[in-house]
Amino acid sequence: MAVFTAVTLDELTQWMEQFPLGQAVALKGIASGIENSNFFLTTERGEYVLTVFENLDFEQLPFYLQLMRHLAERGIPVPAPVANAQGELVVPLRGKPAAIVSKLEGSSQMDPQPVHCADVGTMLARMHLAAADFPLQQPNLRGLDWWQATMPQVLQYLTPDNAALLQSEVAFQANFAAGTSYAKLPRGPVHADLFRNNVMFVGEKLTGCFDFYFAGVDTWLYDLAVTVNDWCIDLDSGVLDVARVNALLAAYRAVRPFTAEEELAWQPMLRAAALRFWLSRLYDFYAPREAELLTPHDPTHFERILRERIATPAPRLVPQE
Ligand SMILES: Nc1ncnc2c1ncn2[C@@H]1O[C@H](COP(=O)(O)OP(=O)(O)OP(=O)(O)O)[C@@H](O)[C@H]1O
Ligand SMILES: N[C@@H](CCO)C(=O)O
Repeated sequence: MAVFTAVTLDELTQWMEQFPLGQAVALKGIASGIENSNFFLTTERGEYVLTVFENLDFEQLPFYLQLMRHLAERGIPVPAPVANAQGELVVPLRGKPAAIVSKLEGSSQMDPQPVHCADVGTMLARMHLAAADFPLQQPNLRGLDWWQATMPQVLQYLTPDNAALLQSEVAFQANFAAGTSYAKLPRGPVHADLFRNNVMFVGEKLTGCFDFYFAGVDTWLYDLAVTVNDWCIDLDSGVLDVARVNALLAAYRAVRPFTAEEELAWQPMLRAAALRFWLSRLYDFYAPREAELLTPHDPTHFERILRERIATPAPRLVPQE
């Protein structure tokens, strides 16, 4: 996990008075997640999640929380942020920004089948369309600029072979992103971290997705590639499972058909999505922050996925007639 900031129920008593949620009656640190301190918060009104943001500042947070509110208002199943008496969604707690959101029902489906992947594809496409008129702007802060700035900080820890892979892939992606068809890819606010552990199911029914704290404006195709690289793979090898890929893509394109440029960009985009998480995991692994409990994610998982996406063509976005 990570509870980087310890918060007690006593401390919350006064703080909670600004929210229309009654008294806090229970608080439990959540032992998963690597970015923020999360707590299940029970109040007289119901079940919520309290998040204390460790790495994000007050300037970035309105984008995430307003986006969640925007999506929730349009029927996308995401946690609804709770405003305080002043209408603020982000409020300081222990000197750090904090927010309360509604708790989703269900649990993560860590062994997804095509039926789950189809639900994820439908939700992702609906989310892209629903976010298209979201008025706030923030780039994907884990995009190409971040890759280029972060790579030099981890190269020294890598084997020569991996250092060469990282350098050549960042160069490949810079070239891809500079191309004319890339510029034509549809874009908008995207989740950018829609992994298995960020979606809830009750049985086969998807009940919602959360963790919007890497959201930003990027191509819709990038978001899809991030999602496929987690939901549709064999976790040991990183190899794509064709039945799950096809289920997710068919459900997505039934809501939002793909453009010709997206079809061409699919293979390089799967590599971009693998690179993003290889690099962030390398960074978290070699430059960890202090935490009461912290389990860094394994970087080699995404190194394998990147090598696999370079070596093996993925199923096409739209099957050939
Ligand atoms: N709105 C919610 N409803 C129900 N459970 C939630 C909600 N938000 C968070 N959780 C629970 O808290 C855990 C950690 O949340 P989250 O993934 O947002 O943390 P994080 O630190 O940003 O993690 P990471 O970025 O590593 O995925 C989740 O795995 C989930 O169990
Ligand atoms: N989903 C990310 C963690 C940050 O949310 C990973 O698996 O590396």
